[in-house]
Amino acid sequence: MNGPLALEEAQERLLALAPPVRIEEVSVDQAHGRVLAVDLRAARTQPPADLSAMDGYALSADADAHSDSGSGPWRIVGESRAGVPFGGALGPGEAVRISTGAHMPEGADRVLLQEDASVEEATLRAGEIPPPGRHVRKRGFDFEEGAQVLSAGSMLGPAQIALAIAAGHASCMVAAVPRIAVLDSGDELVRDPTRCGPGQIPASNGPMLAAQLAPLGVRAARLGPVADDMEALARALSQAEQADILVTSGGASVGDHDLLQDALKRWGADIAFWKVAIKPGKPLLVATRDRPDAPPQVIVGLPGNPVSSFVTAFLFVLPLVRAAMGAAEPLPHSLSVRTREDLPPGGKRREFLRAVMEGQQVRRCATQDSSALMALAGADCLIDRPAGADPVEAGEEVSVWSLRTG
Ligand SMILES: Nc1nc2c(c(=O)[nH]1)N[C@H]1C(S)=C(S)[C@@H](COP(=O)(O)OP(=O)(O)OC[C@H]3O[C@@H](n4cnc5c(N)ncnc54)[C@H](O)[C@@H]3O)O[C@H]1N2
Ligand code: MOO
Repeated sequence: MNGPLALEEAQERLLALAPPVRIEEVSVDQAHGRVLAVDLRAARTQPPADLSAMDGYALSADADAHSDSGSGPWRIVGESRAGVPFGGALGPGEAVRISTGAHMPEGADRVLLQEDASVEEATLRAGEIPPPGRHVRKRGFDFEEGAQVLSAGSMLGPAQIALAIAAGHASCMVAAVPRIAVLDSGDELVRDPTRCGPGQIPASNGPMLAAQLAPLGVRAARLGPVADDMEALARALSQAEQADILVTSGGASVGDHDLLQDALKRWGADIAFWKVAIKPGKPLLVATRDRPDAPPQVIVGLPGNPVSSFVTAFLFVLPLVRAAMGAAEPLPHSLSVRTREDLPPGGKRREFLRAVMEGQQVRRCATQDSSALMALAGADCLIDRPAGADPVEAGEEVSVWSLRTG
């Protein structure tokens, strides 16, 4: 038997198995969290004309020549409002009242802030004359029609949605969200948390995993909890036929009742690898299953301990789903952050400590047991402690993975 894989190798091998991207058209305002499947080019120019960036007065381009001792006067000949441009052109010594976002009138090349202006009837004066171009947003400075504004593989967050809409698109081509089934197993598990008999516990992993997937737009089919029983597992697996990705939780270890691997093999799955040198999460299992008229299913078997399930979903399942959605960068990013306290040397496995950001520093949670949900729920990041790492003193930097972004 080969030893556990290193995290990066396991992630690379899993991502290489990602189901192929399917493309669909969605309305941009429904595309939050989706990944763009093709480059997006601007269908319009933004801004569509030279616009004022401030409320004030648009001055004629001859403002310098025209002014006597730097103060005007200019004759106010009209108004340009956002959406209602001034109809004419400015002649020498003329100005128009202008609001933020309004078209610069023809013949105007700068804006005098209203705070710097003095107005008497229709006559405008200023202490200082603004230089040409001041407070003017040039036509097309953000993007020109035809320019590529977003590239394939970009995740569409709020800013990208605003950009796509501003670029004149009502719909866009994105990767379809993969179909995902979540199956948790264990004789002790009950679905209704208010009805636990002796020896039973609520099946919390299924809802937890579904919630981890939800921000990616995934509505996971819940197939558990299922008893540690070959027939029950076979029945549940038969309901996962349509899933592009099957996520299981529990039964991945070596106990007498850990039947998952055998059940998967009987279902027709080929085990790609089992065990990764991380804590929590060592018994992670990855398999594939061929289907006659569809791409192979990818199966990720997560360890049943709730924290192990959570951390391995973060490190493996979410990246796999992002890869299946065509994301250019499916893996999570780490940051360097100073630790608030001393940390002991790294152990045999690379460890992901549940931790909390306190200001600019990070503090690990007191309980690191892989079943401890209180610590997990209080954590907002994971400290990455490499195997065999040197001890770290308070104030030194450690690598941290934020859980806020999923
Ligand atoms: N002799 C060994 N024992 C164990 C090893 C090992 O290498 N040798 N590995 C340990 C590690 S590490 C982990 S992690 C666990 C993983 O085991 P399983 O994937 O087989 O998980 P289960 O035994 O089914 O459950 C473990 C634990 O988690 C609870 N659980 C399971 N599913 C759920 C759920 N859906 N909701 C809430 N809680 C759940 C379950 O009741 C158990 O307490 O194995 C170690 N053992
Ligand atoms: O790997 Mo287990 O997940 O350490 O508890």
